Parts: sequence; C-alpha cells; structure tokens
Amino acid sequence: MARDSHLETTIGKSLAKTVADSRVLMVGAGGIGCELLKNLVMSGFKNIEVIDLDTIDLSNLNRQFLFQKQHIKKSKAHVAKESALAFNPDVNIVSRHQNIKEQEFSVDWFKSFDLVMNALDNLDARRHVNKMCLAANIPLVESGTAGYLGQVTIIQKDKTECFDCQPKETPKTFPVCTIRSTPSTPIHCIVWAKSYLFGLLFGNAEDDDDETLSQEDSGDEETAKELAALAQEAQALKAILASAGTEGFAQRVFDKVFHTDIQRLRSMEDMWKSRKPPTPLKYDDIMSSTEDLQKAMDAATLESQNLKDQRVWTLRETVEVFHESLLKLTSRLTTMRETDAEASVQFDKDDAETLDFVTATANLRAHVYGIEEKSRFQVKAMAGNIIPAIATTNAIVAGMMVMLAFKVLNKRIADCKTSYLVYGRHRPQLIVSEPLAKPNPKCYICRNSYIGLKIDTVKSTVQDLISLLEENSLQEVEIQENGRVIYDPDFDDNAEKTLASLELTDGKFIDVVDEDDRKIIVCLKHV
Ligand SMILES: Nc1ncnc2c1ncn2[C@@H]1O[C@H](COP(=O)(O)OP(=O)(O)OP(=O)(O)O)[C@@H](O)[C@H]1O
Ligand SMILES: [Zn+2]
Repeated sequence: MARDSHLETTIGKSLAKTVADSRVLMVGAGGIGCELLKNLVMSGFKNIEVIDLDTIDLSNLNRQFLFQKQHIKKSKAHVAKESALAFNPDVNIVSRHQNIKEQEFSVDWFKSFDLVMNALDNLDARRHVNKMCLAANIPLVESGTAGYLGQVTIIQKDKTECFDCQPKETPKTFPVCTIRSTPSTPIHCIVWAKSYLFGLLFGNAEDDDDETLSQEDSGDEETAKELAALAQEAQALKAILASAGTEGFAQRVFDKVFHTDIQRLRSMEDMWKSRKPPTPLKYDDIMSSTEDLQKAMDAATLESQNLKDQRVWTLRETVEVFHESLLKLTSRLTTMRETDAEASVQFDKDDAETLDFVTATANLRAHVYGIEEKSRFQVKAMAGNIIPAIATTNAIVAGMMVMLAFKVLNKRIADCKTSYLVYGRHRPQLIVSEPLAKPNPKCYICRNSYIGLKIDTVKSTVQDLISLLEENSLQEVEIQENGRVIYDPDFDDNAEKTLASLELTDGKFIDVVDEDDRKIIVCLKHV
C-alpha cells in the first residue's frame, strides 16, 4: 500500500516493520488522545489499545476532532476507535470505556505492550500509569498541555527520571476561614459557592471534606470557635432544606445565607478591625427595588441572551438566577433520592444549572463583601480551573509523541529528549529540548524494587502477609498503602484483619520498609 511504502522510505524498512509489529497502549482519548490516535493509525502502528473512562461532551467538540455532535454522551474510546479506523481501516484497535486504574489492568497486562503513551489530564492517573510501567518495565511516553504550553518526555525504568522523581505542585488550597468568613477576592467567593455551599445543599454528608480548603489555621482558639459557629450555621441551613418544595423556600435559604449568617459574622468586631465588614442582603428588599428592575430590563433589551453570559448581572438578576437554579437543583435532587437515598448533585462547569447556581451565589457573596463580581463566563473558567485548551498545542505535542515512540521502538532511548513547547514573543524557537534527566536517587517510586507477591487476599490476614514477607527475608516491616499505615511494629491493630477487608486486593501496591530501611514496593497478586 502506498501509505506503507512512503513510511518505509521515511523511517526505513526495519523500523517500519518494528512499528507495525508493536503493541501500543494509549491512555486517554481527549484533546491530545484524538490527535495521537489519528497520528498512530497514519504512521504505521497496527496494534493499538485505547482506554478512556469518559463520554463525549459538547464542550469537547471544538478540538477533539474525532468526535461529532451525534457522538455526545457516547464513549470517547469507542468513538475514537471508529473515527480513526476511517483514516486507516487496516489497523487493529481495541477500545475500552474504562478507568486505567481498574484491577484488571494488572502489571502483567501492561507487560503485554511494547510501549505505553499517556494522553491524560490529571496527576492521579499519570502517577498510576507511571507506577505500572515501572513495575512492568515498559517505556512510557508522557505528555501534557496547558494553553500554549506543552511537554513530551519518555520514562524508562532505571534509565530516566520517572513521573514522580521531582515533586509536583499540588493544586492551590485556601485557609478555611478565608473561604468561610473573610473572603477578599472573587476566587474566594467562587470556591465558597462551589465547594462549600453547593456541597451543603446538594451533596451528602460524606462529601463534606473539601480538598480545596486547608485546615492549617485551625490551631488557635478563635479559629476553633469560629469553625464551631459555622458548623452550627450549616446545621441550621440543613434544617431549612427539609422545607424544600414548599412556598418561600428559596427566600428562606437566601435570607439565612446572605442575611442571618452575615449579620452574625458582622457582629464579630475583632474580625473587621482591619477589614471592611460585610453587608447583609435581604431577599424582599432586592426584589422590591424598582431601580434594579429598570436596569435589568434595560440590559435585557440591549443584549441578547448569549451576551448575558459575558456581562456581570444586576443584583436583581442574580437573585432571580439564584432562585430558579436553587429550585431546579433541589427538585433534581429530590427525584434522584427517590431511587438512591445517598444521591448528590455534583458541580460540573458544563451543567448549566449548577453553573448558574455557583455564579449567582458567588456573586451574591461578592456583593456582600464588596468584592468585584464576575460574569457567568468568567466564573465558569475560574470554577472549572480552566486554562483554555488549544487544538494546535495538542496537535504539536501528539506529533512529538510519535517521533519519540519511533526512537523508543528503534531502541534509541539515548537519543530521546524531553521537549517543551514554549510560547512568548521574544522566544527564538517554539520547541526547546533538553537531555533526559537521570532517575532521582531519592525517588521513592522508581528507586525501589518492585516485587509481585502471590497471596490469597480474601483469606489471608495482615499477619499472614508479614510472615510471607519474613520468608522473603524482610524482617520487622512497616507496611503502608498509598500513604495509609497498614502495619508497623507499634501499630498492630490490623494484624488479624484480612487483606480484602482493608481493600488490599489484587493489583494493589503496598510499600514495605524493613529493619534495614530497605524499601520495596509489593504488588499483590490474588491467588
Ligand atoms: N483514570 C483514567 N482512566 C482513563 N481515562 C482517563 C483517566 N483519567 C482521565 N482520563 C481521560 O483522559 C482524557 C484527557 O483529555 P483532556 O485533557 O482533553 O480532557 P477532557 O476532559 O476531554 O477536556 P476538558 O478537561 O478540557 O474538558 C479525558 O478524555 C479523560 O476522560
Ligand atoms: Zn522516580
């Protein structure tokens, strides 16, 4: 076929054959993944497995060009496969609508590939694939983009840095009291609306712990008191929720959150010595004010509904959106709870009602505190932590990934580089490369040995596991799983528990440190 002969001319017959015979796993079929899958089927790869846990959303269509309108709500992996086959039907693609972290994707399964390529968007999944590839000793092409910036590199056990060799920035967190009592910027109000109020109204008790809030300042007495008062207020709000569906419900929630609670905060004089105190709002006052109504009507006639997204709403409009979205979301929750008592509604930037609610409540809070209000469009970007995805960046990165894949399959890892896509008017070049870094000798993830341990995880206890480790000459061990202490010589509460009861099941990794401080990562294999 002409396509194959062109490839042979470009990369040589021998490499073209290696590429055709190789088995490649592609993790993620989103922005980078769509570009990558198209590249792979067009450049000689014949055996590809693609996995993605998600379904197609309207907001993906502008850049994930393997997907079209009729594919919305369908599996990304399956549709990506079908669309890519239209480019080249002569390729064997297996698609999986699953999470790569599922147990069936064991170290042995990873070993069945020659190369893994990550096209992911989150640290957690990247860390997992990194670990699996190290344990299976399979090279991993890692990629990422953020706006105009991009990066591609290769990870190979013992030869290069792994994904975890350098600490990664964790997402920004905010002190609890800034969010709950003393916000000073629009993002504080958005985080409050999205992570606190939304969860309180539409979540369930288990969702109460929020990662975006740090507990670091809960040490002093004042803060502890304030937190206790806030907890009481939250309980009172939950009591109002019991009246959902009755007359005046939205108004009661409004007056509780933006009047009663704010009045209490305002009465804490110490808090406002060096800050401007908040001003409570009342539902009736706003809704009966004709001045605001006139402004809203003027705005509505001047601008189409679409533009409403891009301008800051008047106070009255904001209250109306609050009212409407609150009623819609509570009624959605009531319906969901008819079949599942634990059901909750999650915030999703692409779910119009949840975004309406968060925009309205964030802006009402901003109003209360004299903070700049934001348009729905701006709130969407801030609440979704969105850096706009750029199709061209994804395309360039996916192209570089294939070039790296060729080198890896050609056993030329020494020639591989980490490449960065940089952006800026004064930069002489768009892509800069640097040699691959050596493994960090202190890296806990790649500098340890990996062993597979066969054990009946259902019947065996932690004590049985310890005996097995002792047989493997690991004495006086400490055992952890993902940061959770399972056992150490001073903590033996779990000794008689079965592994399965501690969720130590097939495919799970545990970290074992022995008396000589030897660190070993053990992959459990259920037999
Ligand atoms: N654990 C996982 N297993 C399988 N696929 C995953 C996993 N984690 C993330 N993904 C997939 O990786 C892809 C990353 O693509 P991308 O960064 O374009 O994200 P997106 O969700 O499509 O877009 P956006 O986040 O910008 O709305 C997504 O399709 C996502 O479903
Ligand atoms: Zn490492």
